[in-house]
Amino acid sequence: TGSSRPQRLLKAVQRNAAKGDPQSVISAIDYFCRHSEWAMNVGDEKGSILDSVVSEVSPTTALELGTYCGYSTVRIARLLPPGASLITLEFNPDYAAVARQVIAHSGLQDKIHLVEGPSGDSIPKLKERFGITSLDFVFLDHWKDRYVPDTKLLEECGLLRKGSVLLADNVICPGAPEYLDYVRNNPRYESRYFQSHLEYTNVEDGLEKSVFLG
Ligand SMILES: O=C(NC/C=C/[C@H]1O[C@@H](n2cnc3c(NCCO)ncnc32)[C@H](O)[C@@H]1O)c1cc(-c2ccc(F)cc2)cc(O)c1O
Ligand SMILES: [Mg+2]
Repeated sequence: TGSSRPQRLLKAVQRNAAKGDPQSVISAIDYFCRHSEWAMNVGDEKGSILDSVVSEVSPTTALELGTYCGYSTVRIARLLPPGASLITLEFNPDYAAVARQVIAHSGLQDKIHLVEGPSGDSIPKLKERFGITSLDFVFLDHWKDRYVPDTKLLEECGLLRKGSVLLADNVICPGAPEYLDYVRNNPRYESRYFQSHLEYTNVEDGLEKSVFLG
């Protein structure tokens, strides 16, 4: 049988990006998605907003929900301060396998822990497994109907502290209405919407940044 889109995306990275150069991996994926096959990476326009929030937070410990091919994983990890790390959760083994190779090509593997399995199982184990007390930054980009339950789980597991920043992709397209309702009408969060466009298109989409107030 033929290759999958993630496998073709990986080939494009291996052909066109310089090994050990995260920016060239990002550019190779964006080029592939604009000129060959659209894929659900956060992309370059929303990616610039992601970059600015990560740079502002400068997290010691960051979490990503939904690795997919590792595009935003590389975007985040390339901006982490020395000694900081990114934990990324992915439950599809085929996507995880592609992501590991994309991450390896970028040279950022020492800053990234890719955990295979559903977030509902992995989140409760993060503290003991990685010796962390709390998360400074969380990027939500997995199934949109899981944003609320997983945010509640992060709270229940004591993984959020005063000032923890959540950044959610796709709050307009495909949309995460329950999540917007949850963070915007909850006194424990201070939320702000960053308007942008769906990756590689001119369809409206955006990111919601929510600071946990403790
Ligand atoms: O659907 C979108 N993203 C989903 C991401 C899923 C990835 O995350 C993984 N994943 C999912 N749930 C979990 C989980 N836990 C939950 C289950 O236990 N635990 C661990 N990993 C999980 C999947 O295996 C994938 O790797 C999307 C769509 C469009 C889109 C817009 C317009 C269109 F026309 C078409 C598409 C644009 C976007 O930017 C998008 O992010
Ligand atoms: Mg997305």
